[in-house]
Amino acid sequence: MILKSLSLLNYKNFESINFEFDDKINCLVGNNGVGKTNILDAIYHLSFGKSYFNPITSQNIKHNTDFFVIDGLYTKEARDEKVIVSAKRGQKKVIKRNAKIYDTFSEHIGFLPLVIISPADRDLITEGSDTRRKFIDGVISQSDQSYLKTLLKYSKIVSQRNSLLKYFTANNTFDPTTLEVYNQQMHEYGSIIYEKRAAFLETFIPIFENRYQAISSGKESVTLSYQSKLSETNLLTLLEQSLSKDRMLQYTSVGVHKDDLSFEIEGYPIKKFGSQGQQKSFLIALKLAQFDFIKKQSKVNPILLLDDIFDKLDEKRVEHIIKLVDDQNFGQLFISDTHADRTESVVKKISQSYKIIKLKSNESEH
Ligand SMILES: Nc1ncnc2c1ncn2[C@@H]1O[C@H](COP(=O)(O)OP(=O)(O)OP(=O)(O)O)[C@@H](O)[C@H]1O
Repeated sequence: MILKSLSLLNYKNFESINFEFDDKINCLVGNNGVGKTNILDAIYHLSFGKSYFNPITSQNIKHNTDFFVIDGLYTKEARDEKVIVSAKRGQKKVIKRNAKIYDTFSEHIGFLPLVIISPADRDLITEGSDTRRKFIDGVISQSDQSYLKTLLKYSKIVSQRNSLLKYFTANNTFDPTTLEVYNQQMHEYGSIIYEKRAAFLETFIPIFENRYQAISSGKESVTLSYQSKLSETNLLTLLEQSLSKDRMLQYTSVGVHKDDLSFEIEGYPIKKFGSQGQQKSFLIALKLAQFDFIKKQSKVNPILLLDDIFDKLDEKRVEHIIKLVDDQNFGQLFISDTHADRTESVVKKISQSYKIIKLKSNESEH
């Protein structure tokens, strides 16, 4: 799958701009703030219907304008595919594929497989469990549409159950029958989500460990493991056990919306005990494993976006990653960097075609 061209209208700092891309490597170079990351984000938007960096749609529209349009032309399995994402202030975002509007975004997820490696990934280590759940859910969703639908149904039930708990307190009342209906539904969807996450991680963890060993030259051992209360007790029992706590808190304190991943190095949490370099390698391994997994499931080479990669890694490690394009392993690669020379010297070393796209600060106004 190849992104042939991209047009942006009023997307973040770009007023109107068009790009033609190389089938293999594209290097977006220019000074800080010229919009390199914004271009990667626009490509991300075409795959996921949302920004990787800023989930608030209106903030992705260029200041003082009313709408944005991201228009991408792909070839996938020898067919042209035109995907357009557009948003108008105050209106629902629209995703079109070959002029047909999607009824639900979830139908589109997974159609244009993509993996992004960005400095923002550090949130996976430093932030709360929701960041890690989003990561697992994102990877599974790219190859399993029913998973995303189950997840949406589950979240809806949890928020309805939370509203009910609040209602009980506000009205000094309690109705076990209605609560039981929600418990049953949470149990039904939650169990499916738990099983799918557990099955996914069973495949994913060895891929991740291999990737880490390759990046760090096998120096230390790292582990990734799934933390879920559902591994010991079923959700219905957990909900019953936590009833008085939930009534007091007025929200649902158990379920797959509390699952987490634990990241360890030599048996200790990487957040506290990993060096910066080890944390960076851990994140890269995680993303490359995501790449391997999606490729295996979808049978196409995902697009790989490397945002500000030199900020994350030394030149040797960047070379290690970029060389992977040579293995026929990778499809199309987009790299952003402030230094054209540094990027070119790395991509020159491999035998694939490449294009250097130089961005200037006034480019966005064209
Ligand atoms: N909604 C918006 N409207 C106008 N400009 C925006 C909007 N959102 C972001 N920007 C601008 O986009 C620019 C940042 O672009 P981007 O992050 O892509 O830069 P970059 O080239 O990747 O920079 P760096 O090398 O520092 O990472 C900033 O100048 C910011 O003000």
